[in-house]
Amino acid sequence: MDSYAPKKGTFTFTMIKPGEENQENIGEILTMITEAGFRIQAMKMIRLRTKQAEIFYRHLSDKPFFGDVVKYMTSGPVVAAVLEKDNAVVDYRKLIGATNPEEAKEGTIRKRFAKSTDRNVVHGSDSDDNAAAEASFFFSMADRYNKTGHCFFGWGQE
Ligand SMILES: Nc1ncnc2c1ncn2[C@@H]1O[C@H](COP(=O)(O)OP(=O)(O)OP(=O)(O)O)[C@@H](O)[C@H]1O
Repeated sequence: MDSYAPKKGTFTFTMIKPGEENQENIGEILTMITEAGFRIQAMKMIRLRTKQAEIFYRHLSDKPFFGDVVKYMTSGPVVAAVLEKDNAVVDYRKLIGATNPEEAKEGTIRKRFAKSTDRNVVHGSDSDDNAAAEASFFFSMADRYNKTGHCFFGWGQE
C-alpha cells in the first residue's frame, strides 16, 4: 500500500438525501458538518439511478420498506461527500443522530431537520469498511484528495 492512501478511521461517507425540504437546508447542513470538525474531502450532487440505489441499499433488500427507500433515493439529487476527521464514522453517526428523528438528540442534524424515519435527511456510514466501500461507490481515485493534496484510494498503513 502506498503512502497516498488514507488510514482506516480517518474518514466517513455521507449523503444529503433528496427532497425540497433538504435542498433548502444543504448550506446549513454542510455548516453543521464543518463546524463539528469534519473536512470535506470530496463532494458532488448526483441523481442516482434505480439500479445504483438498489445496490447502495442492498443490505435492506429483504425489508418491506426497501422499494420505498429506492424510490425516494432516486426521486431527486443527493449531495454525496467524503468527510475527513479522526474517529470519523463514530463521530459522524453522533452528529447525525438516531435513524428515527424522534429519538435523535438535541444538536444533531436529524433532530434539527428530519421529520420522519423514512425522510431522515442524511446518510452516514456505519463502519469503516462501509465508509470505504460507499466512498468508492461514489468517487474515483481522481476525485479525492488528502490534506497534502495527494490523490488516494483504499486503505493506508497504520
Ligand atoms: N422502519 C423504516 N421505515 C421506513 N424507512 C426506513 C425504516 N428503517 C430505515 N428506513 C430507511 O432506510 C434507511 C437505511 O436504514 P438503516 O437501518 O441503514 O438506517 P441508518 O443507517 O440510520 O440510515 P442511513 O443508512 O440512511 O444512514 C434509513 O435512513 C431510512 O431512510
